[in-house]
Amino acid sequence: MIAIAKNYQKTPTVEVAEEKIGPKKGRQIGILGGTFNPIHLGHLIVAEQVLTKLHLDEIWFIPTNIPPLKDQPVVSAQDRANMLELGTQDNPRFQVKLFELYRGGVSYTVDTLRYLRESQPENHYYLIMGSDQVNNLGEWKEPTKLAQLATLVGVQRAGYPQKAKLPMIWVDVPAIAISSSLVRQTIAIGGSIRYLVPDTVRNYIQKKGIYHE
Ligand SMILES: Nc1ncnc2c1ncn2[C@@H]1O[C@H](COP(=O)(O)OP(=O)(O)OP(=O)(O)O)[C@@H](O)[C@H]1O
Ligand SMILES: O=C(O)c1ccc[n+]([C@@H]2O[C@H](COP(=O)([O-])O)[C@@H](O)[C@H]2O)c1
Repeated sequence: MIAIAKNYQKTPTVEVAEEKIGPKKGRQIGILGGTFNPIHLGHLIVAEQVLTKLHLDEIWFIPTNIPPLKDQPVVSAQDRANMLELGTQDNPRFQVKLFELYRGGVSYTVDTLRYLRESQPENHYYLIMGSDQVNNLGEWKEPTKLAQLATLVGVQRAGYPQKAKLPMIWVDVPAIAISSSLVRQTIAIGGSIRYLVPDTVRNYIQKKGIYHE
């Protein structure tokens, strides 16, 4: 199981120089942040489609510690990280990164991007968001800064028509109306989550008895 160790270096206070996203040098890294409560097939389909259509090197799945605009999950960060690891482990281009869990506190994306730009400046970052998040960007911390630190990538999410106010790339992804809420609600009423989440994740949920009310 994945260990949540404290090897995170504190977010540097040095401001990353504002610059336009220039020639794409170095490794091309897609960032998919989320509460992943739990990871589901929608996340994996989005990640694979963006990886391949934008010719990226890797997708980094970054679970939030405290989500900025959602209630804190009842399930532990350790369980969410374990399920993320189990759900992504068969794809060598998918990596789970625990920066936000190590940092603690509220997981603002701009802080994570600043940290990545400072600690691994050789990479170019693509911040991936479903259209539900894109439409809500006005509520985020320093939304315009995000577009200076990364290329923003939107994917259509069923039920959320695109209303982007910042420059971004849109990647076509088959609309999959799976959400973590749907998975949790299905478990709570004793329904089947087979094919909504990877089998490894389904087995973990069953073994640990999580999400059952
Ligand atoms: N089915 C989906 N299609 C497209 N994007 C998705 C889908 N599910 C999640 N995402 C995107 O993945 C990111 C992380 O999502 P998150 O972990 O919050 O899952 P969620 O399914 O939205 O959770 P919840 O139902 O608990 O709100 C967000 O940018 C979200 O828009
Ligand atoms: O930085 C912000 O202000 C901010 C506000 C809302 C959401 N986010 C990020 O968006 C991602 C999805 O969030 P959530 O809460 O829908 O799981 C996750 O990485 C959050 O940290 C970030």
